[in-house]
Amino acid sequence: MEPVSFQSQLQEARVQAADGEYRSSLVYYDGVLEQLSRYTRSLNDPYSAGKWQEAKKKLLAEAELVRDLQREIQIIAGGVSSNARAMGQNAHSFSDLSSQADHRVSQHDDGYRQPIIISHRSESSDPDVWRPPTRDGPIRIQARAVGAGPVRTRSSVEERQLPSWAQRPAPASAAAHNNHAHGGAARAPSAPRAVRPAANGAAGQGNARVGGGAAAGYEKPWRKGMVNEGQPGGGKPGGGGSGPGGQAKKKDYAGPDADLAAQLERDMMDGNPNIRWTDIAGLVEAKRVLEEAAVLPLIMPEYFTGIRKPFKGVLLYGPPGTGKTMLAKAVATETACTFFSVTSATLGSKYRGESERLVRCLFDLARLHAPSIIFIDEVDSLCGQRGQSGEHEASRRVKTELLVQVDGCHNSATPVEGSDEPPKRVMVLAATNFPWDIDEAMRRRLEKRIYIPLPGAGECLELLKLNLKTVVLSEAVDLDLISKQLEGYSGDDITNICRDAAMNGMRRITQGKTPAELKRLRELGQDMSKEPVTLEDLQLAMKRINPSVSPLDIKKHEEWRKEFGSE
Ligand SMILES: Nc1ncnc2c1ncn2[C@@H]1O[C@H](COP(=O)(O)OP(=O)(O)OP(=O)(O)O)[C@@H](O)[C@H]1O
Repeated sequence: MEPVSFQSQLQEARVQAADGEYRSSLVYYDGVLEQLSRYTRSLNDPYSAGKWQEAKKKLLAEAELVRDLQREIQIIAGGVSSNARAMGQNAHSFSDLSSQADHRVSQHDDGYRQPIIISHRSESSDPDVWRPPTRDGPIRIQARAVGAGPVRTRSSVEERQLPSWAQRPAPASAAAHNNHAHGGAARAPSAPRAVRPAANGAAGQGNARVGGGAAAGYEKPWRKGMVNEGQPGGGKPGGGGSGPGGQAKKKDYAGPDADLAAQLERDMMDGNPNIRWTDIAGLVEAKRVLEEAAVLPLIMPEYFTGIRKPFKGVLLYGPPGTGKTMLAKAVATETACTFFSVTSATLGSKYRGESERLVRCLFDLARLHAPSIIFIDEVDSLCGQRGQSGEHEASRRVKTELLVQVDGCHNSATPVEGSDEPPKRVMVLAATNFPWDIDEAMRRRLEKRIYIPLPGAGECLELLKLNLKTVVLSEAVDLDLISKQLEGYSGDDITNICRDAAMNGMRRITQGKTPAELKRLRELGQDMSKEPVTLEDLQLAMKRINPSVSPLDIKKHEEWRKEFGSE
């Protein structure tokens, strides 16, 4: 690795810091420092190594300065936020206060505006001074789409603390933006609290699944009453579903991108994915780890504080078709969370040119509908290795935004001291078939990394039973025997085999018949669905469908698991 390869990242870190984008800046600094450490370790010449160590120390100090500024802003924001809450009782209407409001607008270079209105009734209102929180001054912060107002410039205190390269007038209010865009505490809940159908167990289009089945046996006592039970008449949160009391309330997005948010709600949000643990065959160990890493922190948040703080993110990796998406959906169902599903395809094609803004809007929405799960499928294609030649500037920015948002939602999930407001729990679950392609910075944030392997013999049997539970099997079919011949097949392959075998009965009956003859058969009451699935049907399907995963692929996964797995 050449030192020049991280020079551009360092430059970006400094530019971001100079613009007041401290969080983004720190992501770059962390990346540079990690690369620098590796580079220094690879040097055999002690003189060169020493020189690079010196450079690293200087950079560490630089990054620490930025971190201090970020911390300071968080503290100020936390104080402002609790003041805002304290003032909730004497809530003044927007129009009452607007005459005394500072309109501070944060603006990204992509035009994403986040106006933050800070209203105060006493003291002078110098827009250039970042007001410290006061216990008694009525302060109200509300994220609303309003026109641009005076821009906040960096305070002299911040200015003095910056290194020389960063001392230049900052553009729009970066600090205020940071607190908005990255889930900072300064963002008082402006949207009305709505009844979440899912959280109240009333969402769903009716849970028509046949319960139990082969995969049953993973029911936890504490789960009862938590799960979306799929009562009819429900709907998606935000889509006007009804709660237990029959109330239909919609959560209002109050950010700057209402149209985008509405589109995202439509395309990516699922109030009730309606997949239960019992719908997933086997994967007992993965379910256990997920329960500990993702389900329990949402159920008993008070326990998961301090050293037991929940993981920033969870990665499910393994060969294709092994049930990673199903597991993510099951976590959302079991915890009654709103489920957001993102892939690089949705980001890349539908919203071309808007991806960075979309990521921000998505996380805002997830906080609005908290508790939520953001599922990033094919995370490798969104967060591939950075700094690779040919990497597009736009995708680099999306990656950085994702990293910033993952950090941000982890912070906003931590209860604010002295606050009685529940934290906005947003959990990031990601999945990939190519874990080795994931950018290091993202890998570090996906602290729990769970391997989802191909099914073993016992799991193949469960999958067969699960898939064939609605068809008639001929007496000669020995599923136990068949499951032993399914080594190397993925869960998806086995589902395909069962589907193919289940169609064979119909093929037998319809073979060689004209449409008129088939119509006649129907009129005579021939029910093809009663035609039993035979041993031959299953064997024929196995001959037709080959395993979709190569042994080489499995080997690569196992090697990566040894090096980076964390279960
Ligand atoms: N353990 C399982 N239990 C039940 N069905 C399974 C299981 N594993 C896979 N399947 C079947 O395979 C299909 C695909 O599963 P899923 O989409 O969760 O896999 P995936 O690992 O996310 O795949 P990809 O990596 O290709 O996105 C499911 O719809 C289901 O029919």
